[in-house]
Amino acid sequence: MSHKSAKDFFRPLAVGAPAPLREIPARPSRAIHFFDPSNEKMAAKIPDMVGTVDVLLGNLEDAVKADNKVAAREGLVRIAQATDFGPTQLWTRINSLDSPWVLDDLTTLVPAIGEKLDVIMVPKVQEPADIHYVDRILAQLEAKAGITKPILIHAILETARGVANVEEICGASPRMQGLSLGPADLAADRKMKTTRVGGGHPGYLVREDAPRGEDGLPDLDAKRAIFQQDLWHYTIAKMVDACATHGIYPYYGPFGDIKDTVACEDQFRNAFLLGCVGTWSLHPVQIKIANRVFSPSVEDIAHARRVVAAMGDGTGAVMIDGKMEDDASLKQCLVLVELAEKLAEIDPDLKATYDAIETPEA
Ligand SMILES: CC(C)(COP(=O)(O)OP(=O)(O)OC[C@H]1O[C@@H](n2cnc3c(N)ncnc32)[C@H](O)[C@@H]1OP(=O)(O)O)[C@@H](O)C(=O)NCCC(=O)NCCSC(=O)C[C@](C)(O)C(=O)O
Ligand SMILES: [Mg+2]
Repeated sequence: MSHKSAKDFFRPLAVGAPAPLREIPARPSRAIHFFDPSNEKMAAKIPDMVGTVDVLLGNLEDAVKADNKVAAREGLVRIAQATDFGPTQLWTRINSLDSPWVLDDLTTLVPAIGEKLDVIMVPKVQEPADIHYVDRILAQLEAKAGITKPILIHAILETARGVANVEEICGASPRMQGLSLGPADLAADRKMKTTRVGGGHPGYLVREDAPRGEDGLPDLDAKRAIFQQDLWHYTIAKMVDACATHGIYPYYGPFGDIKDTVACEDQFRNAFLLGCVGTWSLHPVQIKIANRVFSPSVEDIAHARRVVAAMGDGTGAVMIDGKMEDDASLKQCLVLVELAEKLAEIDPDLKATYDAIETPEA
């Protein structure tokens, strides 16, 4: 198998296309809010949502009826052309590469709104060749349309093969911005026996040991605690490692039980703690949850700043509240402090909250 040389990796794939980025900017993207541009009620709400959510995503793939595919594509063009997105990013999810719609999605969107589109989400990515295909065609379309900044690619992991190839997918192009989990298609492809869109399952659990009777046998009638487990832990952890290795960003994905805002928050927080930078919002109610969960808490920032102040040049070990802090815990604290600074730049309420935290002298 032949590979590109390192220097060729950052050359445009078409004459006249913008130069690929060497670093993927760490733009806040706590919630990627999905809307169906063919749904007039939903579409009408989008201009007013600018500034309330980090990413607005016009969805063209699943959840858009086959009869509405063209209307969704054209609706997205209209909304994008008519809206000033300010600090809010505009993304789209195109149809899958084996669908009859994807070519028209790309050849319509790039010339019409390519300058406004930050990221194109590609569903059902199986292998690096899928990314290479989109990479080349984007370069050709960008060159033809005179687009000045490269449109980035985000892959959804929603097949077993995609998960198996995750590292190669992340490294397939300098356009790769990140990955999201697609738990519904992934569950189907893996033949998991679930019927949900993300989240846990009451049957996937660990049960406390049974007390033993005098005969030494388990008491099966005893009440025992059960702990529901996270079906997505393995995949998220694998995504996080692949993304961190390649300098791109991992995201959770959809949580379909819209009314269960508590379980949604838990699932999002698990992903945040494991290293994800954001998640999807399918309904306006999920934006607030995502913004809260994917912004470091006041307690975390207060603690992190204390550690930064106590650690001086960043080496050695100190005790704070009975716990050892050293070079490595300092680095964790800096992850939180730097994230808070990035978010404060675009979120004035959050900036006020973080500014109000008393910070010890360095
Ligand atoms: C769940 C649904 C059907 C409930 O829709 P609803 O109308 O029943 O909800 P509602 O609570 O009655 O809505 C209240 C108001 O909010 C509006 N609204 C509602 N949602 C939105 C929205 N997203 N953006 C903007 N506005 C929205 C809605 O139009 C309504 O407006 P109104 O007050 O004027 O009547 C609806 O929210 C929806 O269609 N959301 C998007 C679903 C979607 O994009 N699914 C695809 C992503 S998940 C996926 O593909 C899987 C994956 C990764 O591929 C894999 O795991 O394999
Ligand atoms: Mg899917």
